[in-house]
Amino acid sequence: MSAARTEQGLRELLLGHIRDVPDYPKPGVVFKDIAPLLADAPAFAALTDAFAELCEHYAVDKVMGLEARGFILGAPVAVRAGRGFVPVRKAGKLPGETLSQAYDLEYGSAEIEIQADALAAGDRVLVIDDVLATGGTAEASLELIRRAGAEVAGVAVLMELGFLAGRQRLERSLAGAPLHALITV
Ligand SMILES: O=P(O)(O)OC[C@H]1O[C@H](OP(=O)(O)OP(=O)(O)O)[C@H](O)[C@@H]1O
Ligand SMILES: Nc1ncnc2[nH]cnc12
Repeated sequence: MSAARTEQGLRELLLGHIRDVPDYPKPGVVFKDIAPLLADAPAFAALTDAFAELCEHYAVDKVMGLEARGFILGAPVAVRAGRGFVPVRKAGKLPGETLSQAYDLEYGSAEIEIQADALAAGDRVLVIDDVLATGGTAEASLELIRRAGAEVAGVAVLMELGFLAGRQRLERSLAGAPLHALITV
């Protein structure tokens, strides 16, 4: 993080640009909408910089973004950090041989995939997403990294929904790798 911005200052900047949308996409879910943050250049740049610093700190080879919001955040981080980007897509969207993993969501279930040759053996991979909720998506992505013969460098999310206990769910799959959340609610 740049010396000019404290961790608390960064948190406040980011939190001030995330909107709560009650009962979306299902009754009872409070959706964390990052659109205002994406539309604000200083806030988006501060987020990108904070994640890019993690790439240096953890000697990351590849940035992995989880469809769809993880693409929006992960791709500029990869460019900023000078690393390659690997998209994790919902099933059925990637050509060629793929590795697939099914998982449960806060509001449904899904299956994600990477291309079988997306990662080289030993690549250190940082997973980036907007929200960690139940941890199902992140857990499935860690499984894909290991099945591809690569290493988990860590998981970085903008916002962790602490009450859904994703961190606890991920503990075993992280196997000591860090989980960074810029904001926890
Ligand atoms: O921790 P979990 O319970 O797995 O939930 C977190 C995931 O849910 C959301 O994605 P979603 O599948 O809604 O897709 P989207 O980004 O395409 O809207 C979010 O962007 C994370 O990827
Ligand atoms: N409450 C929520 N807001 C935004 N994205 C989510 N992904 C899973 N739960 C979510």
